[in-house]
Amino acid sequence: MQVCGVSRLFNAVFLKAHCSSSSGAFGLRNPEIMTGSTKAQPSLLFRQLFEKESSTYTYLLADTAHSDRPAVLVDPVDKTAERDVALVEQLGLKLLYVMNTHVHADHVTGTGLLKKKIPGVKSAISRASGAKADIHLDAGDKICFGNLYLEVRSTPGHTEGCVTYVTGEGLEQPYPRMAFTGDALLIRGCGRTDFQRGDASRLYKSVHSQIFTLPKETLIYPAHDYKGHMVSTVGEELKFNTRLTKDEEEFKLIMQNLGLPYPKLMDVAVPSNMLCGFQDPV
Ligand SMILES: N[C@@H](CCC(=O)N[C@@H](CSS)C(=O)NCC(=O)O)C(=O)O
Repeated sequence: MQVCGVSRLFNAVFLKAHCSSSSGAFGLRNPEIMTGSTKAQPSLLFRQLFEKESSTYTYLLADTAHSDRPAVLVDPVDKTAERDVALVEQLGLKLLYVMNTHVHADHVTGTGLLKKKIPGVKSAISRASGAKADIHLDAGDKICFGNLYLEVRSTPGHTEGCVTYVTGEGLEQPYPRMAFTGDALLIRGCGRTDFQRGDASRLYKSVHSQIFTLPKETLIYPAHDYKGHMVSTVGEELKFNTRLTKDEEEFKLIMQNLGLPYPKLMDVAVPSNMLCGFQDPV
């Protein structure tokens, strides 16, 4: 399924865009077309946001080259939904989709609150998650916002329905590509596999086939970090991930012996997140 049409061609001014690090935005793949003197808006607006109680990252992406400034939000948390709504308003964005990488067990999604506060916003989650949502996604689907898009990659193993969202491929898409890995791949680690139909062998295969095959410079943005990391790359994780650099048998042993307590909010979060935006906010 293609959730909306994929990109039209950019105009000549935009093709001369160059990177602007201060805005946190990314430029274009081909350096030859980044050398023009014309200053133009880089297309992608990107914000990494943090919720400290569950150490969750939420990501806001928008196409500012498009007149509507369409945006998507990945993995919002209920506790920070007000902040996210305010940011969307302040930046003059039109939020189209609230995308969840999976049914989280440690926090309640902000999807319900966002749908209430911003009419017209649609919730999205994988079909394999079994959760309720406006849009059910399958591997290979593209979610478009303006001329930019996210591609859906199926990365089960932490939960049955985990997906990774990867920014598009092509000259008009952000470079390097960015992968929003949810809990499948964390920086130097990975999501646990001891509940919600978790499966270490599946997770190992998912990460190796769907994430580690992306170009080495691809940026990794996880749903959580507990040590203060914010971003990594495929190349870095291929070298330094403490679990996924092992062979599959050793990986399975590591995962069997993590000894982590269950998330404190699990009994509230899982049933609530299975409704993914259709629950009455608590
Ligand atoms: N202490 C937290 C939960 C911490 C936790 O279990 N995190 C999960 C992701 S959220 S389900 C995980 O997979 N961690 C992997 C790891 O190696 O830490 C709480 O009580 O909420």
